[in-house]
Formats: sequence, C-alpha cells, structure tokens
Amino acid sequence: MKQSFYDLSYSDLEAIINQNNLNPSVSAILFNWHYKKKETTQWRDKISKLALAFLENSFDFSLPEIDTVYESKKDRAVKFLFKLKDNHKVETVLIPFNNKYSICLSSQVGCAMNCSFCFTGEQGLKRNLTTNEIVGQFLQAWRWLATNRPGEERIINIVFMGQGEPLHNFDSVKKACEIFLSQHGASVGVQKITISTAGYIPGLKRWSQEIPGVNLALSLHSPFEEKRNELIPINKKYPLDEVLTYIDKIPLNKKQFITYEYLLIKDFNDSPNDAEQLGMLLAGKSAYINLIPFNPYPGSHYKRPSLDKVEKFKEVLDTFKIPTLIRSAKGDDVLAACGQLNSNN
Ligand SMILES: C[S@@+](CC[C@H](N)C(=O)[O-])C[C@H]1O[C@@H](n2cnc3c(N)ncnc32)[C@H](O)[C@@H]1O
Ligand code: SF4
Repeated sequence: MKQSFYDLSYSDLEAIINQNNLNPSVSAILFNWHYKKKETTQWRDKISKLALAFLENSFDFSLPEIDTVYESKKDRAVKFLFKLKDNHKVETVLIPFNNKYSICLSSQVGCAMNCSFCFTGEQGLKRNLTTNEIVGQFLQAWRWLATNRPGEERIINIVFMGQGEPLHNFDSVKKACEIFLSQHGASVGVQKITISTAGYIPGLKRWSQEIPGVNLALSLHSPFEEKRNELIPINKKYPLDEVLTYIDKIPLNKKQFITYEYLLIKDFNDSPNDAEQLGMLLAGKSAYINLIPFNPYPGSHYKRPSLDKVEKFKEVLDTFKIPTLIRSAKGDDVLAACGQLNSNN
C-alpha cells in the first residue's frame, strides 16, 4: 500500500525529494498547493513529468471520504461524519464565529478514557487516527466551506477537542501540528492550535518537550479528587494534584496561558463551594477558565444547570480575578457540541 502524502511533514518531503534527486522546488510547490491553496489537482501541472510520475507511484493522495454533513439550523455549526478506509467513522465540527470558524478535530476513533459524561467515551477506543486522517479532516472541511459557503472558508483556530484523547495519540497529533504550522503550507500560528487533555501525564510530558508553543487545555471539571475520579477515571492513575504540579513547572512564554475547562453538571459540581475551591486552586496561575454547561446526548444521565446557576458560578470565579468564559453550546441541535460526538453507527 502506498504511503499517504498527508502523513509527510515538510522536512519528510524534502528528504524524499533530495534522496530521489528531484528538483528541490517540488517540496515547496506541493505544500503550497495542498495546504495554502488547498487545491488537489493543479499542482500536477506545476512540476516535471519525472517528479509527477515519482510522486504518483510513491504516494496516495486520497482524503477521508465525507459520509454525512449535518448543518445546524441554529447557529451555522457544521458536523462532518467521515468514513475512513477501514470503514471506521469519525466526526469533525466547524464552530462558527462571525464569518470565521474554529475546527474541532478528532484524534482517535472513540476514546479509551471512559469519562462518565461523554458520548465519545461510551464508544470505547477503536483505534488511533493517523496523521493523514487528522490533516484530512481539516482539508475536507475547508473544501466543503469553499464549495458550500464561498467566502467563508476561513478556519482560524484548530482545537483537538473532538473524539479522542489527543495526548494518547501523540505521534500522529504532533506530526499533524507540524504540517499545520509549516510556513510552506497552511502556516497556522502556533497560538491558534489547542490540544485538550483529560490529564494524561505521559502525553503532557511529551507536549511540553516536543510542541511546547501549542496551547494546552486541561479538562479539570472538579477541584476535588474524589469527584474528579467519578467523572474522569484516569484521575485515579494521574490525580489532579500531580497533573497541576506538572503543568505548573512548565515554562510558558509571556503570551501563553493554560485553559482550564470546567464542565458544569447540575447538582454535582456547580455549587458556590465548588467555584470557591476551583478559584483557590487556580488563582495566581496563567490561567483562563472555560465553563462548559453539560451537553446532553442520547442516554445521558447528567443534567445541565440553569443559566442563572452558571452565571453565579462565574461570579465567584470573578472574585479570584481569573478570566472566565461561558462556552456556548454551538451545534447542539445536531449533536455537534462538546462531548456529543459518537461515530458508533
Ligand atoms: C470531547 S473532549 C476531547 C479532548 C480530550 N479528550 C479532553 O477530554 O479534554 C473535549 C471537551 O469536551 C468536554 N466534554 C465531554 N463531554 C461533554 C458533555 N457531555 N458536555 C459538555 N462538555 C463535554 C470534555 O470534558 C473536554 O473538556
Ligand atoms: S471527555 Fe475526552 S478523554 Fe473523556 S472520554 Fe470524552 S474524549 Fe475521551
């Protein structure tokens, strides 16, 4: 089977082009057409016949197939169900703001972490996604926008908040980040990429050493170890205390901060005391808090707190002077909001 072109970082491609004595400009031409112009055919006319024959014999240029597109009637969010070559399926979401989008990428088919509030967790882990399947989600979503919402094909943030635990599939996620960041291609700014984790310490170590500029979001969800154990089983192996101690030691650049995501569940972790303890835990850190009211899904047993309760929770955090945002549930009418992705069909 041919290797996917979309698994190659720019330096991988350069090395292959050099080894095969092809014109060095081929690498820049390919990255420019695929990732900057996001165009799949015209690059073929821009290189020699020799280089074209070599590339077509060596690489697979196909992308994950779009199986179904779900467009929110409420807020222009778009969810894609992709069919992969082995018939596994995975979901990706375009989250709108103004006429731009953030893209929420999946890193695994399902997830091994089994969090008690997450539809993806219910799927279990089927397998890791390859780099080309991650990069492919981005390119296909961009092309869908160019065709269906011309003028709106502006994806300016990339968040690994779809299906899966990205730090549990570090190699593929890291290579995908390298491809997105490459100056020869999409040239996404490092601060525009965020990896969200449930707190998988081995992956945190690799993130801090290998792609430290990429933003990190920690799914915190309770300042209390016992309650967090109930929500995120991996907390029993990597307790919050150890995760925060590890994160605190990571040198951040001046513009960098850690986002702490806090899922709000009615009558479970939404009291003023929970907010107070959370504030005490994070006060003084380079922190942003994102409050995420629980998004229900078929068969879920938790409930979302009232908006009034959510706002009161935020008011307590405001007293600690920690910037806090209440995240709206975009695309929840098509099960496209946080934690509602599930491709088990
Ligand atoms: C689906 S996860 C993917 C990234 C990574 N696995 C993690 O847990 O951070 C992205 C975010 O969605 C949150 N989430 C999961 N299920 C949710 C639900 N039902 N309602 C609201 N947020 C949810 C997670 O806690 C996490 O903060
Ligand atoms: S919240 Fe994240 S880590 Fe937990 S099951 Fe869902 S995708 Fe996995």
